[in-house]
Amino acid sequence: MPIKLKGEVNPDLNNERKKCSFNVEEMARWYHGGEKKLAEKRQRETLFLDDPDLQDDIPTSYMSHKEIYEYGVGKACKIFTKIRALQEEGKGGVDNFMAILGGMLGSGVLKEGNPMAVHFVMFLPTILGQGTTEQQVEWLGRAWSMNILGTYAQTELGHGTFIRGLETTATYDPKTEEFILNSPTITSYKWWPGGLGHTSNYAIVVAQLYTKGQCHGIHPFIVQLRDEETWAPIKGKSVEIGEIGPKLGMKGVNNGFLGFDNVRIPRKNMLMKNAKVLEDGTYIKAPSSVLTYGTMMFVRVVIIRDMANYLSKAVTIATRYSAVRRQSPIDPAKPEVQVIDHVTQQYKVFPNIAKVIIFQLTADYIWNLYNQVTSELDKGQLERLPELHAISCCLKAVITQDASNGVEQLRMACGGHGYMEASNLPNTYGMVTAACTYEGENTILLLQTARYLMKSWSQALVGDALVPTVEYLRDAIKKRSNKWDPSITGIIKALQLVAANKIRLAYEHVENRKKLGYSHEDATNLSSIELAQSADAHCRAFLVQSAYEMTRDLESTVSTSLATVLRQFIELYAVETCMKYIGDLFRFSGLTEDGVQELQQRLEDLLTKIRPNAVGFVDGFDIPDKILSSALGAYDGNVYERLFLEAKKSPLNQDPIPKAFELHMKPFMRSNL
Ligand SMILES: CCCCCCCC/C=C\CCCCCCCCCCC/C=C/C(=O)SCCNC(=O)CCNC(=O)[C@H](O)C(C)(C)COP(=O)(O)OP(=O)(O)OC[C@H]1O[C@@H](n2cnc3c(N)ncnc32)[C@H](O)[C@@H]1OP(=O)(O)O
Ligand SMILES: Cc1cc2nc3c(=O)[nH]c(=O)nc-3n(C[C@H](O)[C@H](O)[C@H](O)COP(=O)(O)OP(=O)(O)OC[C@H]3O[C@@H](n4cnc5c(N)ncnc54)[C@H](O)[C@@H]3O)c2cc1C
Repeated sequence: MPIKLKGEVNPDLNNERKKCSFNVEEMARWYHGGEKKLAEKRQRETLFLDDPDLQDDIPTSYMSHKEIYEYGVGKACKIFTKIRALQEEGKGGVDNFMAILGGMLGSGVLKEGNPMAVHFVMFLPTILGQGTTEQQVEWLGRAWSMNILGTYAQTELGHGTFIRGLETTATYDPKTEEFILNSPTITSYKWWPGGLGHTSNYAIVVAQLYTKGQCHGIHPFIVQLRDEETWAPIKGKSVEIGEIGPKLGMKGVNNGFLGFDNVRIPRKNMLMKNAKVLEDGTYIKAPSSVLTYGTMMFVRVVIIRDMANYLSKAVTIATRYSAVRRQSPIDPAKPEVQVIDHVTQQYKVFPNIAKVIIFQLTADYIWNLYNQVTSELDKGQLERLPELHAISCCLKAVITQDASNGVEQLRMACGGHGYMEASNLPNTYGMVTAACTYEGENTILLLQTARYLMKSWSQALVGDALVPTVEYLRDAIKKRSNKWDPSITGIIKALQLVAANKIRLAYEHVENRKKLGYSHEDATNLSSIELAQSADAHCRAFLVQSAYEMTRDLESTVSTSLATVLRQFIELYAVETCMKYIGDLFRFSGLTEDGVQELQQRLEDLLTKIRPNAVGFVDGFDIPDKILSSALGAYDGNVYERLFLEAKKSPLNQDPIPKAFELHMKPFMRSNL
């Protein structure tokens, strides 16, 4: 019997949708920031997803490495042609770029990643954030129109985290008013930049600046890599360039390597908004050396929404599949149930739905804070930079880690079929787990936050004023333990108490070690497990608190039926966080065994309450099938038909007798007859 799509929605999914107690369209409006934004999102999606030129004729899974790249570049050019047209119509806002570059619309039209993404995510923002007005005039127009394509070349084969240890040099020659770029060792080769391999002809290169025989640390330079006409690497052998080879995911991103042999660039190519080199080689310091790190902060901030997007896709796939999949009766006398009725399945899936909401709210919070602080920086006010750095570092670390764990958990929640590329969960995992490493490896970022928390704790100890994100430390100094209060505000206080005590202990252990004669750095390294954990605890308390505060007036903005379900998810997030940190809550918050049993009961009650709304809720994320790209997660729930149709695409299925039979199996199988 030939397998065809039925054209009908799976009856189990139909029933789920009938059970939903709120209006899904209202949820979509709330989640996407209002009616106007939702309409724009849908128009944009139709424009890209219905374009015949942007359809996937062959699944990329069956393509070679080279084909994936060539196909990706072709698609990227088509995508940006459309973006250009939108801009010309005056419809080219930043939202278009956010959508097309990230894990929602972008991943729908280009699953293996976009080899031109770093051009927009880092090359352009670096020129904007670190170039002078003249440099912006010189570069931004051509870069914005994509007449040149750039990347961000910071990481080297030997150094990614410790960027003060980068080895690429840019030595100023006052005679010619040029910088000479060199890669003195194998470890100094740039390694990793997205699109560097074959897709960019310019790069922001981060290199150690030498002038008048002195090193002034790392600075950004615009360097041409390839001829604009021929695309040949410039000046024969002086630039060595290529791509680094296959990776776990992001297979189409064309990450590259790059080495310099006495490559000369004009003085004006050093980005000089902050630090400067004058014609005679005189170096003028930046108001703060960390301003060079600004692009990384920008990307850490935008990654948060990207993670919410990827997780929303994974959880939509797993929720719909869990409603369609029937396996094992609960009552042996009755038929097999939908797997979503097994409570352990609910526990795998629903907390991940909750995380999407929390991450989305956090993305709004951090984006607003980022914009406020950067507008202050433009006025020379640097006071709030450390707080933004501290909170964006831990949010990036915790949210990428949770999203990555979440996608993997959801893949497993789909059983064997989740392991198929046709589920789109393996590819999604490849994209998400990369974010745990890029833009600052997660442990390193937690330690950056911890560094700030140690300072904040010492300020709290002497009664100094504290910024809002660490204000809770003041109360914790006065009160080291609490009476357990199970309300949401009580949970927030308890999580803050856990964070404050972990910060206190880490601080005390660093100080004790110093008293034993260790240097500050050694004492910090010896205490670094506790330091990283204190940053994690701080972040988790922050996530619950900010979600609670950002939804304080929920009832006045949405219907009671929607507010009720949203509150259930926020409460589930808070309760699940408590269950994960139960040991810490016992240690520091006055939680008792009775309290734990109450939390367990509450968790189970919440799963039961959420159960009838789960499918409706993920429908409210409003993700088109073409973006989900999943046989398991399509809106109609025709899972088995889609899995079959995908399997039929395998090149091995195009011929009933494989070549390998004549070539290898037949001679082998008959050789011992
Ligand atoms: C016009 C354009 C419009 C287009 C619109 C585009 C919109 C696109 C939007 C969305 C798109 C969707 C999202 C897509 C996202 C996916 C894209 C994928 C691309 C990924 C590409 C990946 C790129 C990379 O990975 S680039 C390389 C990143 N590398 C790192 O992150 C390295 C990590 N290491 C470090 O950051 C540092 O070395 C360090 C911080 C760990 C240590 O530095 P060090 O100098 O040694 O510092 P330390 O001594 O510890 O501290 C010194 C003081 O500096 C403070 N500090 C450190 N960093 C910062 C900072 N960034 N900002 C502020 N302050 C900082 C630190 O706290 C210390 O302060 P203190 O007071 O002395 O304690
Ligand atoms: C998909 C992808 C895309 C990327 N794109 C770009 C790009 O466009 N441009 C670019 O410049 N770079 C890019 N990178 C590089 C990326 O930024 C680095 O890989 C990242 O910053 C981590 O650095 P590393 O690889 O040197 O890891 P390492 O620092 O070598 O980390 C290895 C281990 O050492 C630990 N470690 C290191 N230092 C410390 C410390 N001080 N304390 C405690 N533990 C420590 C880490 O926690 C980790 O466990 C990309 C990477 C990936 C995976």
